[in-house]
Amino acid sequence: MHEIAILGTGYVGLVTGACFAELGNSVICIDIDVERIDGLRRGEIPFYEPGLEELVHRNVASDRLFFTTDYSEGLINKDFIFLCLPTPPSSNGAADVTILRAAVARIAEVIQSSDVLVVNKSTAPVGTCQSLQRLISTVNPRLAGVQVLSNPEFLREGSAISDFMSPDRIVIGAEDRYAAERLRQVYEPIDAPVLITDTKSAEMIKYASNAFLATKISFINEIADICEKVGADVSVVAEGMGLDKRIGKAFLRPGVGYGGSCFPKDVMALAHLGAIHGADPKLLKAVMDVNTHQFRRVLFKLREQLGYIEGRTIGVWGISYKPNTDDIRESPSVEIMRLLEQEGAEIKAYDPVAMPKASRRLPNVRMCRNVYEVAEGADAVLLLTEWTEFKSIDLKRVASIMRTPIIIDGRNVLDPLKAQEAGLHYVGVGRGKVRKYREVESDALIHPDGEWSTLSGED
Ligand SMILES: NC(=O)c1ccc[n+]([C@@H]2O[C@H](COP(=O)([O-])OP(=O)(O)OC[C@H]3O[C@@H](n4cnc5c(N)ncnc54)[C@H](O)[C@@H]3O)[C@@H](O)[C@H]2O)c1
Ligand SMILES: O=c1ccn([C@@H]2O[C@H](COP(=O)(O)OP(=O)(O)O[C@H]3O[C@H](CO)[C@@H](O)[C@H](O)[C@H]3O)[C@@H](O)[C@H]2O)c(=O)[nH]1
Repeated sequence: MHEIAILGTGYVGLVTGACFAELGNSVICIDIDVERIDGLRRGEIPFYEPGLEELVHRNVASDRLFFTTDYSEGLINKDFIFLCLPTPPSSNGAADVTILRAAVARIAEVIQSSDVLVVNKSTAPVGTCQSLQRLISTVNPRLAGVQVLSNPEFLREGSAISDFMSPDRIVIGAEDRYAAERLRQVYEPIDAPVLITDTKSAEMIKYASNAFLATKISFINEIADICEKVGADVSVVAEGMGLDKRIGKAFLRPGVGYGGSCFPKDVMALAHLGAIHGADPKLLKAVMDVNTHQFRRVLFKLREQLGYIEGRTIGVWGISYKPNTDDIRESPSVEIMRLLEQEGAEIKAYDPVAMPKASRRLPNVRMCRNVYEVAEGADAVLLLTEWTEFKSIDLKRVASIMRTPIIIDGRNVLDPLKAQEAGLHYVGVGRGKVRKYREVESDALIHPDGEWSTLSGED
């Protein structure tokens, strides 16, 4: 059992705290947001993350998980202090480490012993751990021996608990082998490969991993664009590529672009980091350009269908940047709604969990109770987040209540054939125009799940 303090009770901090408590440690989570901590003490979870509420309640009830706003109370006699703090983008694209530095300076004022390990889980520029270590000894020279380690977090929102408990790998960056070993012991109950390296390499692993995943997404989005132009079906193309083990099928889902609080800011921060050190990160710039273009592509498609957007009623299904979260930070759906507003569209939207957050950010968008209320009287509906419940929408009902039955499926969730049969004019991503479907005799063209490939038919 370890004594652990966690700074920050956001997606990373609260999940990390609850999971470490579940593994048998005594954990105190510290946040400067008084309302958030008061809420957590009452058992209220500040954001939607499947399974987190039960996990927090169980560990609070077992006296393993505590919450405070008081650094002095929270940091006393701890073995580990995990930093799970925001590193937002600055105006020039760099990751802003002001919050991290302020928190670490405060730690240096409060802690008494050099035995504690400070572990950074926030995504921060290469060199941050070393710089934080220098900061501690500047603020309090008696603490010159305190080690700051890098332990990047790879969890995804929506599956954060299982990602934390069963990660693909655990990365520990340390300048001191003994410190690295001590941190490894905290992760002992978790069955995953552990990579121990220096702090700079660990920090780089996090950026390089996110940038690579973002690159895969922009790559398949560009391929989808070309597929549309030449009449190929990107879903089948991605499947065919993914069967090659060297490529892998993950992160080859085309869509309306990547979003969230990580990929956009981390790719930008890595590009900035490279540029200030004299590198020329052309590929990263292209990855960002392709992504921004994805938002505009939705409007091109809409304009192609409707002629013009001004004064049209546009429905939106899905607001969060991905399913199973209420996070709308850098959500493509929000960006697309902003572009639609600029063009003078009337927007109606529905999301299973993100509407309370979204209505504050998008006061002119009419939030609806369900997908059908969105579709009623709409000139077109855009599907922008692949929530599971959208797969079972009654498409006939949708077609019957829309003013013009146009669906732009930005995530390829719907079956184009069924949509067409229901009377909808369907436009997907990289699926070409759905005109007619060819019956295919060859087994080779049947999907592994037994469904026919949705081939773009020839005229
Ligand atoms: N969200 C993810 O899925 C994810 C995954 C891996 C890594 N990361 C990285 O982890 C870091 C945290 O991300 P997040 O999404 O959890 O952030 P978040 O915005 O959800 O939460 C941050 C929390 O820190 C608190 N905070 C701010 N200043 C503080 C201070 N001085 N002391 C104590 N608490 C303070 C805020 O009130 C907030 O509750 C970022 O660097 C992010 O890039 C995020
Ligand atoms: O094939 C794909 C996969 C994802 N996305 C989009 O990419 C974004 C990010 O998705 P995902 O990676 O599932 O969610 P995050 O919670 O943002 O997680 C990423 O960012 C975290 C923060 O750094 C890391 O910890 C995770 O490993 C990394 O996957 C979302 O908008 C998705 O819609 C696609 O468009 N196509």
